[in-house]
Amino acid sequence: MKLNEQKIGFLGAGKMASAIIRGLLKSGIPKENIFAGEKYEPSAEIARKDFGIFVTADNADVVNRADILIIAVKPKDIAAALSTAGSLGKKLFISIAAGVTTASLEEMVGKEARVVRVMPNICATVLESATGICPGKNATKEDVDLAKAVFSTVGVAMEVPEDLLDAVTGLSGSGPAYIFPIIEAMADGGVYEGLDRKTAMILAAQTVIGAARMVIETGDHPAELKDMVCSPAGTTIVGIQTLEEYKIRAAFMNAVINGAEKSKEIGKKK
Ligand SMILES: NC(=O)C1=CN([C@@H]2O[C@H](COP(=O)(O)OP(=O)(O)OC[C@H]3O[C@@H](n4cnc5c(N)ncnc54)[C@H](OP(=O)(O)O)[C@@H]3O)[C@@H](O)[C@H]2O)C=CC1
Ligand SMILES: O=C(O)[C@@H]1CCC=N1
Repeated sequence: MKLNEQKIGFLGAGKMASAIIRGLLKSGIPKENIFAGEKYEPSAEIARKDFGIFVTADNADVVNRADILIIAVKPKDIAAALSTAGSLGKKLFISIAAGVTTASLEEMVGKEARVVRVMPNICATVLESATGICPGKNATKEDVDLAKAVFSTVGVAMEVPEDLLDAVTGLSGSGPAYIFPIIEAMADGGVYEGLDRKTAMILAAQTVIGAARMVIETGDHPAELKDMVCSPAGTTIVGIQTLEEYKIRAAFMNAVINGAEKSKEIGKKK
């Protein structure tokens, strides 16, 4: 089944839905095949204006039209959104909600429902999401392929077992929020040393892009890449020593672990 033959509906047209809609449109999915249910009228109006798609406060209308329904409301709002969605029918349900398991989604949408749980990230906005995907018990290989096709329009998408989706959430789902303050703080250091803010910000952000691409494109271990930058008695090893003093590795590991634990906790709530 081809993605461009599917009618794709969104419940919620907030930050993540908008990012995914942008990716779908950029990849050539016709705007007539995409629509959204959004109860907050200012967000609905932005989506209409930005994407030229049909957006309504009537979730049942969206559900009626959709072959694929992407649940893009906050975890706490899913039950309420589905309760206004009318007859859910037989379609593929894709949820991007943090923590919410395929089993509890199946409880909400129907025991036989085809459900795929996905964890993208906000970098979908610039088509650079890192996305984890796992099928519910009734989802077919074709359903997983469709979900992969959707999320490949906004970055890299890979299948993981469901028991690791909380780990994906703590790592790449939340991860951009851990990197943004790093960019800001590095730029602050540059400003402290006399660079203007704009220049410092571009240098800091491009440094993060470049470092990430080195890891992906060389396939080298980050420790080896770090060693390439550290000249003996040079500037970098002094910076590394400073970071080690502040235990930044432990801080980042714990951020990911605590985010994953929170995702598990959300999953246990009914
Ligand atoms: N933000 C992120 O970086 C990521 C978020 N996620 C997941 O994506 C989902 C959406 O997050 P995000 O886009 O940030 O959230 P947003 O708040 O930006 O978007 C959700 C939108 O859904 C609307 N909404 C709430 N209830 C209903 C309803 N019953 N019917 C229709 N629309 C409704 C909200 O309106 P109102 O504001 O009025 O409630 C809001 O506009 C969450 O489940 C989150 O866990 C996953 C990965 C990354
Ligand atoms: O903070 C959250 O709950 C969501 C899920 C992953 C990123 N943002």
